[in-house]
Amino acid sequence: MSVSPNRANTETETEIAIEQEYVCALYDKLDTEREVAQRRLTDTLRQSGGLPQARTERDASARLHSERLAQLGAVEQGLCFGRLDFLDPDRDGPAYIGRLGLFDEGDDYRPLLLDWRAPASRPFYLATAASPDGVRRRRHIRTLTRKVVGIDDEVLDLTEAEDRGRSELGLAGEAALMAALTKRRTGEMGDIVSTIQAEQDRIIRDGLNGVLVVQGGPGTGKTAVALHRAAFLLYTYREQLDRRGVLVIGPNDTFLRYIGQVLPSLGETGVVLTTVGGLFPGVEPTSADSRLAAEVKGRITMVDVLTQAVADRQVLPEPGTQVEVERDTLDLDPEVCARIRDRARATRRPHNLARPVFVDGLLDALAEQAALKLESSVLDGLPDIPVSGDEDPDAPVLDPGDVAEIRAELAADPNVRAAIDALWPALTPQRALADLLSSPERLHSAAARWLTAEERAALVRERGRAWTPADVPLLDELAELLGEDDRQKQATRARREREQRAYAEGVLHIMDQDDELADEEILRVGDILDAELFAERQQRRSELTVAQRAVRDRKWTFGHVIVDEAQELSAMDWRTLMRRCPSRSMTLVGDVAQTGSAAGSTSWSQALSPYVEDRFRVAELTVNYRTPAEIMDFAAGVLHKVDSDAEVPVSVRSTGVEPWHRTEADPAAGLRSIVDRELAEVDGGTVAVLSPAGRLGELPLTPDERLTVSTVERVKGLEFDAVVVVAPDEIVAESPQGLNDLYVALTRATQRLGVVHTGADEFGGAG
Ligand SMILES: Nc1ncnc2c1ncn2[C@@H]1O[C@H](COP(=O)(O)OP(=O)(O)OP(=O)(O)O)[C@@H](O)[C@H]1O
Repeated sequence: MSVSPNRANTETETEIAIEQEYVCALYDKLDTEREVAQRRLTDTLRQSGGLPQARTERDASARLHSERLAQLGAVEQGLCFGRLDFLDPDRDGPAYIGRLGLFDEGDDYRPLLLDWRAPASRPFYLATAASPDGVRRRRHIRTLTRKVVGIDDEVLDLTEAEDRGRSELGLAGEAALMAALTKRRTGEMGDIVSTIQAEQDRIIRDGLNGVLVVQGGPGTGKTAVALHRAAFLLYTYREQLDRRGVLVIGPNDTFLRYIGQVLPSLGETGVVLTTVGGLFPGVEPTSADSRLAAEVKGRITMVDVLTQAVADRQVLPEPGTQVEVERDTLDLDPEVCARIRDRARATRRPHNLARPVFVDGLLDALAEQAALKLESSVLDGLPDIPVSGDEDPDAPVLDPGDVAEIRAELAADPNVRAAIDALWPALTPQRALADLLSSPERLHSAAARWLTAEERAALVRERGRAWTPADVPLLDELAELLGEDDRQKQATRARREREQRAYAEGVLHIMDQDDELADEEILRVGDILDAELFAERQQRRSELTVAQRAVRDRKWTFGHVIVDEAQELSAMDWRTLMRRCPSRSMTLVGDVAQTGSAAGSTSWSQALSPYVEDRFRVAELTVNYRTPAEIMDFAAGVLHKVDSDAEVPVSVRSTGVEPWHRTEADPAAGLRSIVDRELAEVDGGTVAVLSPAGRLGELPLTPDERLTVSTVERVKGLEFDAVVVVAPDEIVAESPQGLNDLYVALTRATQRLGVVHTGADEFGGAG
């Protein structure tokens, strides 16, 4: 049956009007929720004074209300985006799907809007004509501000689907999806909550436990899926994850800025978003390593190198070494020191925690030596006096009290302390690494067994130079090898706790006195809250969110860790991350065909087996939502050079625009006009010029909001409407992973791709 266009328009307008009415009611409800949250927050903030416990509880509830307000604010755009109508005629009406759940308290909490993460929303993403799951019709509702501007319906009827023919990719909500995919890019990633596809939905909602690896080619939505999974897990396992938090790791800061708005737009603000380089509190890596240095620092043998470097700091004195103390000169006997060092090492404690054993042993030995010397000098100075019958002629002249006094004096002696520091210094990870990397001799001693002279030379750096991202896993490893002798800190903390307990006891005493005046039957404060608990509550750092506490604490362990571009992590990066997640509840997304870092992985098993053996599950994404078919066909040539068996993800759309090529002996020539043309073609969208590092400085271009000029490394994970790749042969030649880099470069475009060759290259005939 055909419907005349006029009639169809009127029907659509009528449907839009119906949805508008419902959407208005939802926004009214949202406004009411906001008012309630705002009022609660204001009331909480207005209360002042009170006992510390009340203050703590007030802080916590203020945080709760502010978080709720932020969440309600985040869902303003696109609050409601879907509707399901069901086959079952007995069901009460349709279900609306949106960014958060809204309920009618006056009607037994009937859902007005289902959170997209709720189990009841699943058919919106999964139902197909072949498997409708009780759904008759899926409707996408498009809104601009609070206005409904369009609807796209799919009737899940097999015959209709076959008529449409298209869906061998099994796409849900194709019209809405295409509208989303052809939008101009803004330089910031958006959420995909209204058009998540079935293969993505299964990954997003996979269970919390164990390691899930998501492998997928470029543009298959790995990043989008990873972020939506974080939001889903926080919604579904709130209790577990609220306490420990979720960590999301990206490859660099540019990427973190690119994805930074996705989770807040989904109402989630409590996630720690950082790079591996950002995981060591107090260290901000601002320098960069050479390719060789980064690769070497990422090798697992660095564990042996660092272990040896720490052992090298436990030094034996040269024969004949002496230490001058106030009234004497004492020998530092290498053999005695070796015995004491062995004893300290035998504790198998980290360096700084074994140090007190060494210090004690050395002080004992020195005190004994000093006592013996003193004794003999005393005896030498005395005339031979005959001993009386009840005296032991061999009894020591000095009693244990005297020896203890000598020992205490030695412990305070600056020369003795300097000698101890030379033999077994207290070390921070920063000092140990700076000492190692700035000294070819130390590097030789620690690493000659594992690294060549060239590799060691690549590691040498000036003292005082800024840290690099690859230093951070080394600092983390050193922190474990060194340990922290925090006796001082613990003593301060214990003193503070004692003071707080004393204060709490005082408060309870005063409150009890008040209570005695009141009714005897009423539970007294002391009956329900003892001083210890009271003091502990006072201490809880309620003003900090989990995310804030987690970033300050190197030993924080997260409830779930998500890694994007996981193929880039080095073996040392993996060690650092695994320490943050002993539960091994992780989602790792990446594409081993896109590995650019020389230290990165070419196989998931190889990267993960030291930690979980083969106990990880792999999910694959196969559809490319970013790159049009014309560009993907061209990029496939490069992919097959990386791996002839690799599957090329299928593009969901084609644009009819083939990639263009041009050959210029000097690729910088004419680039400005090329870029101007591309900027005009994408009409307000974004353009990237990707070049080998060596040519970047020559390009006559000034980046701005719409134009990015970069090496491939810096645009990993990003996308642009048009991409111009300069000198592809040089990109390939620049590193052993050059073909992977070129593949990454060619797959960044959402609309247009151009390649400027330098001569007769054709980068090995790709395309
Ligand atoms: N279901 C979807 N609905 C709408 N847009 C989508 C969907 N899935 C992915 N996209 C879009 O496709 C583009 C590519 O997604 P994303 O960056 O997550 O892919 P990726 O697999 O991480 O790519 P790469 O490996 O190249 O970094 C993004 O613009 C994303 O918003």
